[in-house]
Amino acid sequence: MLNDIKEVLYSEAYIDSMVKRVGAEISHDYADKNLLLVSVLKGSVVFMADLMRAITIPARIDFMCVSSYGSGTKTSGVVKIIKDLDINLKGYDIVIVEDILDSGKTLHYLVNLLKSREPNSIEICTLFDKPERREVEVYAKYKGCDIPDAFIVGYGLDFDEKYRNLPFVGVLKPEVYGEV
Ligand SMILES: O=P(O)(O)OC[C@H]1O[C@H](OP(=O)(O)OP(=O)(O)O)[C@H](O)[C@@H]1O
Ligand SMILES: Nc1nc2[nH]cnc2c(=O)[nH]1
Ligand SMILES: [Mg+2]
Repeated sequence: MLNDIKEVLYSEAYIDSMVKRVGAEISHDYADKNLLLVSVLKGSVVFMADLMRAITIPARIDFMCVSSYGSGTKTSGVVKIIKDLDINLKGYDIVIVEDILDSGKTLHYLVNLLKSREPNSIEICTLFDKPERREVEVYAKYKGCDIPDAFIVGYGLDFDEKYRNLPFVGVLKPEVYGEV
């Protein structure tokens, strides 16, 4: 697996510092609210696990599983719901937890869907953002960092369902992307 990595872009230590900062921001802003963290699987699994432990105020959690990339590096544009939430959103202040904001299609779709369920409020928290790639408008109030236009893997992010378990984030050698 490590042989497939061309370059490490974000180290474990750097990711940890971003997660702690974002966790502190959410803890500050939601101290007197009814926080529900909604993790968008599978990509956000690692970020969610770390972020929820960096949040120091009471928080509930729930999970959705959606997919639009399949096995490649291009969005299909169609967001498929694989597992919906279990919790009724009325009365909650939702923070959607995502690993990456790219074309924006996944979060645009999810924000509209969850808004229709009438929560108190809804905001987005994403670890990575590629603003240059945006196709539909999405606003993320909480963000780890902006990144250049490259297909990244690790820390939950996959290529063809692999590399999610890398503890850092990097880019693969071009010949690996070429295989699918
Ligand atoms: O802004 P977008 O262009 O919509 O891309 C972002 C989405 O793409 C990835 O999910 P993917 O569909 O690959 O599913 P996964 O989380 O299971 O990897 C990622 O986890 C985001 O949810
Ligand atoms: N693994 C991965 N999934 C994505 N989905 C949208 N953008 C990306 C990306 O850069 N990497
Ligand atoms: Mg994916």
